[in-house]
Amino acid sequence: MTDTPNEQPAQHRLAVIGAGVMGTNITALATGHGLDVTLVDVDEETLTTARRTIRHKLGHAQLMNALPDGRPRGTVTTTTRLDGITGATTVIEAVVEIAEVKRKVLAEASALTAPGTLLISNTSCVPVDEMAGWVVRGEELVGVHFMNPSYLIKMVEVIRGTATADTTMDAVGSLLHALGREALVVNDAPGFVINRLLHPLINRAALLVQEGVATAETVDGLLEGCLGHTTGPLRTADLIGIDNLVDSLQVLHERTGDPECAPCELMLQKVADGHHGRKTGRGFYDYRTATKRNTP
Ligand SMILES: NC(=O)c1ccc[n+]([C@@H]2O[C@H](COP(=O)([O-])OP(=O)(O)OC[C@H]3O[C@@H](n4cnc5c(N)ncnc54)[C@H](O)[C@@H]3O)[C@@H](O)[C@H]2O)c1
Repeated sequence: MTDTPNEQPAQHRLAVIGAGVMGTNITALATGHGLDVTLVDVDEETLTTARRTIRHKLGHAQLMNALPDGRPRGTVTTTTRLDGITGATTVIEAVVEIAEVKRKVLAEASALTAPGTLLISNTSCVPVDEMAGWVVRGEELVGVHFMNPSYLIKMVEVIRGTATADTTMDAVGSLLHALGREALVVNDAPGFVINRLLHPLINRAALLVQEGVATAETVDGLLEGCLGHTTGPLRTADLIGIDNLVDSLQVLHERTGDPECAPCELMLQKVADGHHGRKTGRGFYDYRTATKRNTP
């Protein structure tokens, strides 16, 4: 992967598919760095909420001094039509972590875009080689695991598939440079590095709560106080979204057979109850009465 130091943001036009937790994070990061973004979702109401969320995240990024000085912000265009992506130089897929949904979206997105369009998946766990079989040009596909919040965490995990071309690695390097991100590149595997480690940890932390060994506060307090974890695994789960975690664990479990990746009953119950974490106001913690303190 090579950097292009004098890269101008205007050279990149982004399309982001999926306007949930990560679509809004990535859009805030990109527009905050001067890139224009077309944001696509199947649901108009989600897009209305997303526009508000992106403004809020940009305000938070500004407050945290996480945006480049003096660079005009990019624009955000929202649409429910997937063909809104056609003018983009890079398409970032950030839809739900369900392989069948990703398969359809990636196949359609790759058919709609011209050769030379960088195709990125922000998947948590689906192997890049598996996704390469779904698209028209597997050599232009790469995994970029943006962290949450994307505008605060500089490091990203880049996943190079077997088919990913050198030119694709150069293009993703140029984009990440324009976004002010740093990257570490890993080889392909289910969950890559971060989520092969993090997701079973969160699952095990939830299991300890399920078994009554400790409360969520105590588990997080021990991981923070003794091991230097910044937020604790269960606050992290609430930030990620427990629904997304359960889907991601299932993807991992199906592809690795690792019993540590089978989502525990407590996580499944929280999803069934609609307690998905911060995005629904309740998960392992209750955010409904502490909106300000718990933002973003
Ligand atoms: N949440 C995190 O902290 C986090 C971090 C890194 C990576 N990821 C990954 O990023 C991706 C998105 O996760 P998320 O947490 O934003 O999920 P989310 O559930 O918050 O949002 C997903 C969005 O995709 C939309 N969507 C579903 N089908 C669609 C389609 N066919 N076309 C367009 N939009 C569609 C949904 O309406 C929803 O708005 C997943 O692959 C996830 O594993 C999540």
